[in-house]
Amino acid sequence: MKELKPVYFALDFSSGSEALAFIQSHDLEGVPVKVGMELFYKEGAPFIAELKRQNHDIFLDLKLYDIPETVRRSMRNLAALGVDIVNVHASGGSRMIEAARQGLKEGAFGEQPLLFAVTVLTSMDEWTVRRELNVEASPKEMVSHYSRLAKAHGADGVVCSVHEAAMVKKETGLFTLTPGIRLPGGDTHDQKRTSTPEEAGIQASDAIVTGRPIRDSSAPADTYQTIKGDFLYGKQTADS
Ligand SMILES: O=C(O)c1cc(=O)[nH]c(=O)n1[C@@H]1O[C@H](COP(=O)(O)O)[C@@H](O)[C@H]1O
Repeated sequence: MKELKPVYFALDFSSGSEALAFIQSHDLEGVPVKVGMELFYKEGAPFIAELKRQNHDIFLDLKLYDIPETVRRSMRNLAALGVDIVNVHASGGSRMIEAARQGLKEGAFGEQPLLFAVTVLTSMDEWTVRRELNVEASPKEMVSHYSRLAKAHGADGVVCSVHEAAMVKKETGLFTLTPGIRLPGGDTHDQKRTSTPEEAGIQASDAIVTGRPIRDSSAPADTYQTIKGDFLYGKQTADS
């Protein structure tokens, strides 16, 4: 099984050359990275190959959500890229999650990528869920429900906020990957269910994803190391 790394740096840049130049000029060579829709839609598979050549672990975050057959066939292609993690929206349902798993099996040359199910986006709060989406459950109840669904249908882990990570771990034992990470007092931007890296470690998060706090920092390498250090310290505190 592929291994999960503690911190994934979200490469939310407008081009591959900008992302690679940033990595090189800020001593971030080889750090685990997350490639999202913005970069993948522009640069595609060659950019993934270049990151692999530069020894980055890669979380390819395309959050698939479609009918099962389309997801199966798409996952077959993503698995062939040799990335380490891929994801789908848990709200696509049981057949879609199973189809994603099947596609990964069919497409992977060696080990399959880990399959994560996105539960409730960290940019959503209770108001968004209840009022805009007209869902009766709270975000926490939705995460609990989606995590059980993900577990029952073959996902390796879930993407959720730090606020739900300990619950998910207890209820399902799945890997938890938590975005919405901010250093104390940091700008939260469009994120709603945020947390510090230390709290993520304390709350049974297995890995964190962070982008703008590093990308927009005046000292990105130092910020990356601080976030990673705080996260690992939180984990240690929880274990002791
Ligand atoms: O799947 C994700 O990675 C994801 C899920 C989620 O619920 N919230 C979330 O922010 N993300 C991603 O995590 C990254 C967070 O970026 P920052 O808010 O800049 O740290 C972005 O690239 C998002 O696409």
